[in-house]
Amino acid sequence: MSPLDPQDGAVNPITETGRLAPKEYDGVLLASFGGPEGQDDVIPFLRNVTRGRGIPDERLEEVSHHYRANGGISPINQQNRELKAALEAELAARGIDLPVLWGNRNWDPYIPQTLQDAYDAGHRRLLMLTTSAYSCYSSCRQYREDIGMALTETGLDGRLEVDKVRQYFDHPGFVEPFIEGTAQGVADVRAQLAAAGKPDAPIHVLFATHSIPTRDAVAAGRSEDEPREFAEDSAYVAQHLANGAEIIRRVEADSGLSAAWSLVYQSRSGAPHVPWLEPDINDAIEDLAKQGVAGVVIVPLGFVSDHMEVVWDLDTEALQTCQDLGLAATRVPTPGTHRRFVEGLVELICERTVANNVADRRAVTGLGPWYDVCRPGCCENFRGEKPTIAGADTTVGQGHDPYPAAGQDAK
Ligand SMILES: CC1=C(CCC(=O)O)c2cc3nc(cc4[nH]c(cc5[nH]c(cc1n2)c(C)c5CCC(=O)O)c(CCC(=O)O)c4C)C(CCC(=O)O)=C3C
Ligand SMILES: [Fe+2]
Repeated sequence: MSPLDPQDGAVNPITETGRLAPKEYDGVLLASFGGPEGQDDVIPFLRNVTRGRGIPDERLEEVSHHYRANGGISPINQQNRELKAALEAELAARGIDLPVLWGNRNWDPYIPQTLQDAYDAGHRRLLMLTTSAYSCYSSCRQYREDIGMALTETGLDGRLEVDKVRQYFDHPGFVEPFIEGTAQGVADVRAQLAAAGKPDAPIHVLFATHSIPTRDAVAAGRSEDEPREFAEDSAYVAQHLANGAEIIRRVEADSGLSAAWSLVYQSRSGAPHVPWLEPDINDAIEDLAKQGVAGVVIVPLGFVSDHMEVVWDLDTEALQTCQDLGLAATRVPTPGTHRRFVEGLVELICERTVANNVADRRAVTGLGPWYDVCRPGCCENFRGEKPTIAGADTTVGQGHDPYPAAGQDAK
């Protein structure tokens, strides 16, 4: 009996490969972070992001400067509208009849409203795709909680089923745009140095991602029932390191250009005594300059689109650090609506659907393909348990059955 046979409801459909049997969905939910769209939105948005932590508005005003400087507008919502349109076009081109609905954690359209509207329009089983590729609390479990809480709060638990696409950090659709961008970035920095009369000066590729508390880094992607060992004791770090190594390998193989590289972190927040992942990108750039590196290629490996964390923390701050130190530099694009990325997301949807099913779960690193269903303890929330979907420790949304029978009708 094949665990992938949708009729095979008697067998736990999760294999050792972490695959869940395909199901019939009636919509795709594009879930994202959300961002403000005007000066009046900034503080209400930041209150949403920091909800439950009692941070006074005066403190929120201090962290709002990058939004304020951009007219109170985050680029992320427009980027998600464009991604939604690109997904709809790619689904239509393949003859796949799945509408794409959009909901955010922190701004309108909010996830609970999107789920209520979906239910009212007749949807009963959605497949969620998030704008976060790696394993960590904010990119994995927090989305599972967003849905868990929304189903509870709307009373739709047991009436609307929502599953989640696997973390896709090492899907070729996510990685290939970075390979292309890194190759161009290396060539660009080499050209800048050649024009400055330093054609052979050393350059360095900095893969940048969001810093997170080290406690969250250790819990990221954890599997209590089948513990795995990861580089730096963290699936979050290991996933980025594996991608970085693969990107460099491909750039060298394709172009013959070679470069030293490292993984660095950005956008740290929170109390100074709490340890977060290091080094900060700006400290790393200073160290590289001291070591005689003449140019850096900044690759925003942790991010899906050129949102505020990219355009502010990298383009405004890190590129300024490079300029202050006299380093040649460039920042590589994020996948955004790159054709390969959009195709890859549709392929990830097709891994999970009966119609147009894709059996091959592609992954370019040895760490993946990641689990369709999070293992117990994955990306633990140290701030207190909340209802979740799409995990072996699921508490709502799938009839309280952690391993829903394949082909089961939730209607
Ligand atoms: C891992 C990760 C990603 C990448 C994965 C993913 O993409 O999901 C990410 C993305 C994003 N983070 C974003 C914005 C913010 N993140 C904050 C705060 C935090 N992020 C954290 C982690 C992450 N964050 C953490 C551990 C905190 C502190 C604790 C907390 O607050 O949970 C704060 C609060 C203020 C501050 O502390 O600076 C803001 C405003 C935006 C929107 C950008 C825009 O508007 O264009 C996006 C895409
Ligand atoms: Fe997780």
